[in-house]
Amino acid sequence: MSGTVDKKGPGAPFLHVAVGVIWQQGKVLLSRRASHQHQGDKWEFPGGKLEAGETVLEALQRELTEELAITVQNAQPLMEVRHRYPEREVLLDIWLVDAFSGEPHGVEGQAVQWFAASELDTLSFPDANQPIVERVMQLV
Ligand SMILES: Nc1nc2c([nH]c(=O)n2[C@@H]2O[C@H](COP(=O)(O)OP(=O)(O)OP(=O)(O)O)[C@@H](O)[C@H]2O)c(=O)[nH]1
Ligand SMILES: [Mg+2]
Repeated sequence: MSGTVDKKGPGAPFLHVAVGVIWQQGKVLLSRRASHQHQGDKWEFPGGKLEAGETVLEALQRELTEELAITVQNAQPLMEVRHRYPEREVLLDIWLVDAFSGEPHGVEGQAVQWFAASELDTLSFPDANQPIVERVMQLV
């Protein structure tokens, strides 16, 4: 499966998304989605859609470099979440990133912030993220 080419259902785009839970000493790094994006203004785990021919890990590495200017040094699969929004369906392929190089910042102008895992349930996330938030809060 890759990016935007797969379809599921009558005309509904099906997106395969590589997502990073960037984890350091009980804290997790989140980005804020831009207003104009799908699920705008909500906090997200950084990542993005697979491009044709990419593995999930390759997409994760590319997206975290593009969005945060970091290089992933170690990542392992954490969980997968499928969610159907009214306008699209997503398969979030979530990886725990526990080693990286570089100083993360919002390359695309987005807000980027470290949060304690215990604070995550006070933030507004895309609807698909509820199971991820629950899992990450148990990592501590
Ligand atoms: N990165 C990311 N995407 C998420 C999360 N939760 C969630 O529902 N999504 C959805 O996954 C889809 C793809 O993510 P994206 O918008 O980051 O993709 P991208 O970086 O390739 O963006 P672009 O289309 O602006 O190039 C969006 O529909 C987004 O709403 C999340 O925690 N992180
Ligand atoms: Mg993205």
